[in-house]
Amino acid sequence: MGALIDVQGLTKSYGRNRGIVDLTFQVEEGEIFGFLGPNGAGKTTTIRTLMGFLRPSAGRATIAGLDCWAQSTAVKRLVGYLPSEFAFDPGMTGAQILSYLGHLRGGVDRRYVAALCDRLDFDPGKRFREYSRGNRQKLGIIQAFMHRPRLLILDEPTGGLDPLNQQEFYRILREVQAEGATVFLSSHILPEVEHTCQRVGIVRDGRLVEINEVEQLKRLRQQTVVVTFGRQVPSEEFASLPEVEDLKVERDGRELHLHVRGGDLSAVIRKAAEYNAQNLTVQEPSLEEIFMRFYEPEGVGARA
Ligand SMILES: Nc1ncnc2c1ncn2[C@@H]1O[C@H](COP(=O)(O)OP(=O)(O)OP(=O)(O)O)[C@@H](O)[C@H]1O
Repeated sequence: MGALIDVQGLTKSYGRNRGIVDLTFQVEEGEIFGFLGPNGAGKTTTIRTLMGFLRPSAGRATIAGLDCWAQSTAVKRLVGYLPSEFAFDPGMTGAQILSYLGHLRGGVDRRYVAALCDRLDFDPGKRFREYSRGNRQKLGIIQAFMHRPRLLILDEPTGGLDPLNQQEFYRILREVQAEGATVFLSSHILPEVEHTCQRVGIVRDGRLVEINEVEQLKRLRQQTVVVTFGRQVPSEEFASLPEVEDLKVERDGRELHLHVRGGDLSAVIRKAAEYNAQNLTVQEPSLEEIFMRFYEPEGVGARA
């Protein structure tokens, strides 16, 4: 299948402020593509340019061969869009909003809308002003999916959702993909894109620093592990495990702090059990921490 989204040299500056610089990438029809970057990296700017809300300063983006700026009305018809903050008339109920947007889209399958509300545990009977952030996010997701669009463009879709709703949302994503939809999803959470996407573009400081299969991103994985013991342990046995880096010994040898590369903790856990560890905590690094380690400042090339 060919590219559904084609972005060539796309640049958007806000006066002197950098927005995005010279982005080039394609999204294939039928894939779930992750767009990963920390806050301020340029994800929302890219998405708003794809949606035709912003005019590129240079370069161009097309969706299904349509220019995202010059033909934005036709582009919008193809897309289900979740903005970074979904807002609506505060006096309207969820049901009224969904019905209104459904009409604008030429009518939608009411049973599908009801099923989405049910699955995300969303009560459409309240007024928009009464909804919490999580419920506003659910409403935003439902209106993006309800007309079964060919392409979904979702700006940080899981923000504000609790873990159960997140899992249900991931299931819905996989279902629409199985039915042939394409998804462009922005996120600042590495495990989330690993879990949901086939390919990922990584954006930092407005530039694309890497675009790769999700499998290839495993090398970016690094967890911080702290293990405590009732007595001193031979730290060199942990340091010599192939996944372990940067081991530090604390509390007279009764506590070890170490980094584990590649996401497989099994060897460390086995070794910790051998010495009757009392406690083991695992911390996922933030995306900024990962980026500090793997990419040069300004994102020039990967150190791998
Ligand atoms: N309207 C604007 N005027 C001036 N600068 C802006 C504007 N919108 C965004 N920027 C700047 O463009 C850069 C990219 O912002 P953008 O919102 O696209 O990032 P993001 O990756 O979506 O971040 P977040 O996850 O925080 O939403 C930032 O440096 C931001 O300050």
